[in-house]
Amino acid sequence: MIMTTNGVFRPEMRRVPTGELLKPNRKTNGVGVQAEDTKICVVMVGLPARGKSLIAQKVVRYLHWLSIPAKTFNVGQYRRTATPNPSAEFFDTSNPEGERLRKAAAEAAVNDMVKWFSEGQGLIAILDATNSTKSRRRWIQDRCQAEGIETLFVESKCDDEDLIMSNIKEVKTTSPDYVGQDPEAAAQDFRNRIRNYEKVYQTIDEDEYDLTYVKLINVGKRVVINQIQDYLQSRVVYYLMNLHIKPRSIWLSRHGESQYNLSGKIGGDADLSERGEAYARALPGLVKQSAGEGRKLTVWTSTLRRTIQTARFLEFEKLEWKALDELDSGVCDGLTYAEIESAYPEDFRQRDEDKYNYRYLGGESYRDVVIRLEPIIMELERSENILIVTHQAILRCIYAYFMNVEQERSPWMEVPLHTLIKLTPKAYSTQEERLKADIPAVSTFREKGSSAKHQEGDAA
Ligand SMILES: O=P(O)(O)OC[C@H]1O[C@@](CO)(OP(=O)(O)O)[C@@H](O)[C@@H]1O
Repeated sequence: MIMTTNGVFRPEMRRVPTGELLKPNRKTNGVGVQAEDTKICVVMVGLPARGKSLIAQKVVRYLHWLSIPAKTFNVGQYRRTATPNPSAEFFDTSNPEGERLRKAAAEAAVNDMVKWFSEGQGLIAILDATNSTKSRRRWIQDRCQAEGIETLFVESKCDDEDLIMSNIKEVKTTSPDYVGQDPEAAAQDFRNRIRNYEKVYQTIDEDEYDLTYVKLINVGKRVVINQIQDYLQSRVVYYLMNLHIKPRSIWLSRHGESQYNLSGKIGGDADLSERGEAYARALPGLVKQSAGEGRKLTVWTSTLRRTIQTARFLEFEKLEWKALDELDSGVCDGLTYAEIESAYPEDFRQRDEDKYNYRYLGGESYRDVVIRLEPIIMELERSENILIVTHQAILRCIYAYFMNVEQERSPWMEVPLHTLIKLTPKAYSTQEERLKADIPAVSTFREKGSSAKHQEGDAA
């Protein structure tokens, strides 16, 4: 099956009804995506400088965000431990000693991966290496099959010279193999290494029809999919189909201070306060300062009044998403934290104990929010410059995805009002800048373990 990434599976702009999320014990553990004994090895395939490590790292980050345990096994790291300073001949495929050492590194990585699975530590492993010959791929397939591990081969094929060159420059000259070396000499050495791999490289083709694979050609311009086996594999494939590497930024802002924020109430659909209104007026200027003159971007808001009012002076295309509405606090909607602590002391304590998993009576948990935000993340991956005006809990979850923040910490992150956050994805990390508007606002942040009853005054 051949698909282009255009127009395939547009995510729905609908919120998952709370009823569908409720479970009797009001706690969800794991996203329950697949039988627990599933083991998938995602096998990267491709010449050096085709973005394999970047793809691997993004897939792991995405899976972690969804609470799916995953880990990358990078064969290069095993090779570097055994051969820290490879000579120019090391990568010459006609050199049997180099070939033997490279195979030994692959074996060590696969052995560790098998051990990791057998200890029940994870669902998805990523084997990050060139795996550029049919015989190497067959060896991995047979080895995995013998261990009861499914394989999903992911080939990144790229003949766009500009993309390859920028990858060589940006990523590889910062590789541990080239620490302290002249960047020009390092790039030259790396190009020679690629030439050696090119001599033996075999793209995945029809005679490997029994393999489960996805071929990403020129970073998703064209995608070829073969023999996808199950739901989890198809989710990984769908994620891969949405990736692009065009330079772009994502801006995040909470709505301006609301009337509810002023009185310390949570949830609701209140209007902006006077200071919140001032932030809405200041936001176009802040965005111009951060994005530069004439940058085209799209604004996403929730369907709640406070985000729509905050975005209304921005002269960009706007889209309202139900999925960006604030975490549903159920029976606590419209109460202050102090009122919740008095009316539902046990719930208040439980939320502090495990804020990520705690589900409000008749409402949602942070874990529920992550599930309903998945289409947003997919759409963000497909898009270019986006400004999201949303809520405290939602912003924490989106931020956690880009910045790889672990679950225990993400619901406790401080995200102040009247602050514009700019995130710029780079090859191996996301760059962050914050711009604070000079407009005071209350703090809606409550520290773990602090009694809300003594905090009442702080909110106003
Ligand atoms: O998970 P916690 O830390 O309670 O933060 C979420 C809360 O933040 C608030 C403000 O306190 O969001 P919002 O930015 O939409 O006003 C509440 O409406 C919401 O329940």
